[in-house]
Amino acid sequence: MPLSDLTVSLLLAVIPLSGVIFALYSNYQSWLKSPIRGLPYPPGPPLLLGSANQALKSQAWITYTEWSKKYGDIMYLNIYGEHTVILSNLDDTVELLERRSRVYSSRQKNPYIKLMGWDFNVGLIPYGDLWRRHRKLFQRFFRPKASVQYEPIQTAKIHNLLHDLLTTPSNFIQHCKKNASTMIMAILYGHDISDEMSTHFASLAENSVRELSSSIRPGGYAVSYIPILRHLPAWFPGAGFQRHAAEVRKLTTQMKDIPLDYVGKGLLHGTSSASLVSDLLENCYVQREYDVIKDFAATAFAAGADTTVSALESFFLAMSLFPEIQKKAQKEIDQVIGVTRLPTTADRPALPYVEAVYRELMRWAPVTPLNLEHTTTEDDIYKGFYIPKGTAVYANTWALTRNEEKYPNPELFNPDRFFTADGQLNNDDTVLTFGFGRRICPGRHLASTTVWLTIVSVLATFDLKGSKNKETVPISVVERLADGLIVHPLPFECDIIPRRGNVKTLIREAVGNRGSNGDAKA
Ligand code: HEM
Repeated sequence: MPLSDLTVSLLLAVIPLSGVIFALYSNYQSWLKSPIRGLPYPPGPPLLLGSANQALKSQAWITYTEWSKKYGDIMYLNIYGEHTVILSNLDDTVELLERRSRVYSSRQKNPYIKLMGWDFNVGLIPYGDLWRRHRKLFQRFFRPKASVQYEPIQTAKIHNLLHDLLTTPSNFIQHCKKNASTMIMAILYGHDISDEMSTHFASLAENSVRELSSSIRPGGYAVSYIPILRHLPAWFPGAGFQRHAAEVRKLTTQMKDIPLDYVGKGLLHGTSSASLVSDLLENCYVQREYDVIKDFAATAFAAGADTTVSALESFFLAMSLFPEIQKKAQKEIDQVIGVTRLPTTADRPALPYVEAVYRELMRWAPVTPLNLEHTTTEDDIYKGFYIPKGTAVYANTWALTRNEEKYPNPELFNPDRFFTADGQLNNDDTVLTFGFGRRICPGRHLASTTVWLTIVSVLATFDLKGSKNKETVPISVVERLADGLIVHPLPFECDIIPRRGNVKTLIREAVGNRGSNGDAKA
């Protein structure tokens, strides 16, 4: 018998509401049992769904930054019954996420992540043995010493980027995407993965990551907070999330399977090139290990490609908005490197201003402005506030990078803020957008080299100019960023012009003299 509209409406209202009431009741019960229940939660907007909803609209990190001015640097929100704390000050963030990392390093058990097939990703696995096993692989392959071995691949892919910029400059966003995806694919799966396959894989990952991002943000889908909803059948009114999850699951499965099957077949036929994954597969004899390798590689791609693209896009935006900074960096590059060769990673220590441009880029347009949440695994007391076990703690990287005392006039792209009065690089070299504590990004050394080498290589060879009509007055970067877990600049124009007559020759020689894995051709 079909359900009447009224029954359906009542069910739709009652099921989530009872879930919220149950969550609030459980919170209350655990608070009653807690020995520290006399203590207050940190201050925050009143406990009501409306306040959460308001914050969770587009660019929540900006709302949170505004609210922190009213409620303080440690702010409490209750979102669908989930304890949430937003940190807006670096000292508190370091104290909680780093010094107390034993307690502040888990992730929420979000049933929707599993429904979407994303539970393989180390970045989303709660603290424990499984997370440790996966994380160890990242430490092994992406610690500083290990990351150095990928420099030839990074250099070769950046030379390809320069070549693409030379050939079709107006497609620079596409070229950034291709650069990041082909680079990480070559590192993971080998240089015989074609650009077409990398691009196909990148678009699978991009779509899947986008869906993931919009689903796991605070206040995303109700099922993330009310686990019982995951049992609703897809046909049930209001259970559209089941269909959405099934679609995302298809993407994540392909993203994991396609490249690994390709490398596996290559190994069987003896056609596979050396790569991180092929090395691992050669010593893999049981299905469980095979699955771990698959998860590891897909995670590295998903975590490493789009984040890098975001930083590269913001670099083009910053340079087109701040031409005088560009000129200053180019002057340093020309003085140190000259004009007869392309830069290399060995030049990094000799180029302090370019280093400051890199730091400022990561500050000015943080790739992940709200970081990922760190869930507490025990009750804690901080500055007289009660932070219960199970709280989702977010470092608001946007607020940290907008600290006016540390970074006066924070919307200005000003690398000079990273120099001491006597002209030396200062010690503010922690890139906040790589996260904190035990969960800090394990790919940060690789990413730092990619972004730095791209900056210096592009500035050595091209002038980047904002469109004359539209970009004359730099407006705040806030208005130039889209929403998301990983933010990208909104579309903008940038003219890319070779700086000198010999640039074409330099780039063509560099691309012609190397294989795509970075090896010099015989
Ligand atoms: C500009 C580039 C990148 C940025 C801005 C970035 C940023 C981040 C952030 C903010 C986190 C969460 C940290 C936290 O919870 O406190 C993270 C985690 C992670 N990143 Fe990156 N990332 C970048 C590149 C990469 C690359 C190239 C890889 C892989 C080679 C990678 C692999 C990971 C992994 C596996 C995690 C999860 C760590 C865990 O939960 O234990 N990332 N990244």
